[in-house]
Amino acid sequence: MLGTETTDHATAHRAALVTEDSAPTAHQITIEHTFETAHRLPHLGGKCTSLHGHSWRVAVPVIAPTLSNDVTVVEFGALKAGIREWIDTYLDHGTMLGVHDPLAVHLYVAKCKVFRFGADSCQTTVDAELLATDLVWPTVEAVAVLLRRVSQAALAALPCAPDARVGRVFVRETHLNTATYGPVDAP
Ligand SMILES: Nc1nc2c(c(=O)[nH]1)N=C([C@H](O)[C@H](O)COP(=O)(O)OP(=O)(O)OP(=O)(O)O)CN2
Repeated sequence: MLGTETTDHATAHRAALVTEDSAPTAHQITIEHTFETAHRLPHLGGKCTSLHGHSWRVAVPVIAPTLSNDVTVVEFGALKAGIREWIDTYLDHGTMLGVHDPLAVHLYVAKCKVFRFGADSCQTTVDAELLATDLVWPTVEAVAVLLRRVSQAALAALPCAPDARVGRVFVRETHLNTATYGPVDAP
């Protein structure tokens, strides 16, 4: 009978919806933050040589195959607090420079906040800068790598779902220029 077939079809459809996919699945949550920071990239030449500022935006996804006992990947507020504190302390309303940029000394004298990329451990290096030792200039790509490291450290300090990891971190420098950095298998 037509009515019975329709009912059977609907039941099968509902069952398929609640059955686990055969493809691997995962949970993903994302937090975002913005910061106002200047940089310059003299090695690229042209207008990038001039000190200029951007309203940067970062999006940090965290992926986990299963949820924690409190049915979260990680608590949003705690994750945001950790990442925001680092960004607001070291980057917001500051300037990102390459370690050999002669501009740095003038900014220090003027009591400006400076974060140097490419700084290795020496007396003038602050611990936070060691996260960017291998990143010689503050390109958007380098900022994405740095902020993924910051996010990994923030996540590691929090209770979270088993095997939770930071996915591809997204950084926006301008409305037209963005970069992502993270595992190739992450969306
Ligand atoms: N791969 C990268 N290329 C460039 C970077 C970078 O970080 N990674 N950075 C710059 C400059 O910092 C600059 O701020 C952006 O340059 P550009 O897009 O050329 O300049 P505009 O925003 O003014 O672009 P319009 O589209 O003309 O408005 C350069 N390259």
